[in-house]
Amino acid sequence: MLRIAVPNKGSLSGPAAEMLHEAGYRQRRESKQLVAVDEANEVEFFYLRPRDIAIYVSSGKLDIGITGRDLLIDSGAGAEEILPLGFGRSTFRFATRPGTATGLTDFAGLTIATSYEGIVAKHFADKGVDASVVHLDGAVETAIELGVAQVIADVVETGTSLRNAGLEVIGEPIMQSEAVVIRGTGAESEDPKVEQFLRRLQGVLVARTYVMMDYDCRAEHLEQAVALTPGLESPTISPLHNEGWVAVRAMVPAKDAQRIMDDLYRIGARAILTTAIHACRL
Ligand SMILES: Nc1ncnc2c1ncn2[C@@H]1O[C@H](COP(=O)(O)OP(=O)(O)OP(=O)(O)O)[C@@H](O)[C@H]1O
Ligand SMILES: O=P(O)(O)OC[C@H]1O[C@H](OP(=O)(O)OP(=O)(O)O)[C@H](O)[C@@H]1O
Ligand SMILES: [Mg+2]
Repeated sequence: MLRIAVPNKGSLSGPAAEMLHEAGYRQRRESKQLVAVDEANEVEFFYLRPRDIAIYVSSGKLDIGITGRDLLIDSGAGAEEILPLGFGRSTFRFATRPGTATGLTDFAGLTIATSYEGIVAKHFADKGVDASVVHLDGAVETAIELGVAQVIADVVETGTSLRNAGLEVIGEPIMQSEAVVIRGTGAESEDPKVEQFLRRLQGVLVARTYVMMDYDCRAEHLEQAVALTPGLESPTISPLHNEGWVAVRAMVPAKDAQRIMDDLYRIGARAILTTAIHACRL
């Protein structure tokens, strides 16, 4: 059985379960359940705190896990990212009250509050900054108002929490994060069970980002049309009963579909259809 760690709570938990469900895996029935076995797919899911997942995976007791890139780096555990998953996106940034500091060079002698001490310590070591760090479990924005710190380093998604606390970001983002699949450093790189799991998740990612496009066009416009819809490898071209016409089928990025349909129409393509892709293996 493949043993996989999945976030049990927080921002990553819902989207991770949804992606696994879309990939055909049976998920837990209720949020208190800590282990779920999918016999048919020979996978055992362990629902763990996202912050702990890299530690379990690096120990080798679990084969792979889903966690945030920032949490993986913060843990300092011996695990590596093998597939980005496109959800749970955030940036990790410093913030202060306006006027406190304009960049890292002003941090000497200040205290920085964060729940991600590992990331901050590594960043300070890389940049040669000498400032003290205080660890807080959450709601770090309040640390400034209560005088525990003058600067915070935290996850920023929409920026609402910072605005509400009267804080502004300073300096460049320390990192960009998203949910990722991780495995232990030095784990066997071509485990067929892991490869199959990754192919399923990649299938979900493709199904989420591409649509299938079908249309008819005159043979003399085919080269122009194919330039607009090159597909992933190459489009399928079939003859039509009407002489001089062909049918074309290709995958296109969902975000570009409407523009491509306009462009195809302009060069004379007709009966242009897009359909959702439910699952795929590339
Ligand atoms: N708005 C957000 N707040 C916190 N983490 C977020 C947000 N958006 C994405 N993430 C990502 O989620 C992961 C943090 O998840 P975690 O469950 O530890 O904290 P959380 O979502 O704030 O939940 P809680 O505070 O209830 O423990 C990180 O990888 C982080 O980058
Ligand atoms: O940019 P935003 O969209 O506002 O999101 C970022 C905020 O969300 C998280 O806090 P959460 O609500 O999880 O509380 P916590 O700090 O106690 O973890 C995070 O720690 C930031 O405070
Ligand atoms: Mg939180």
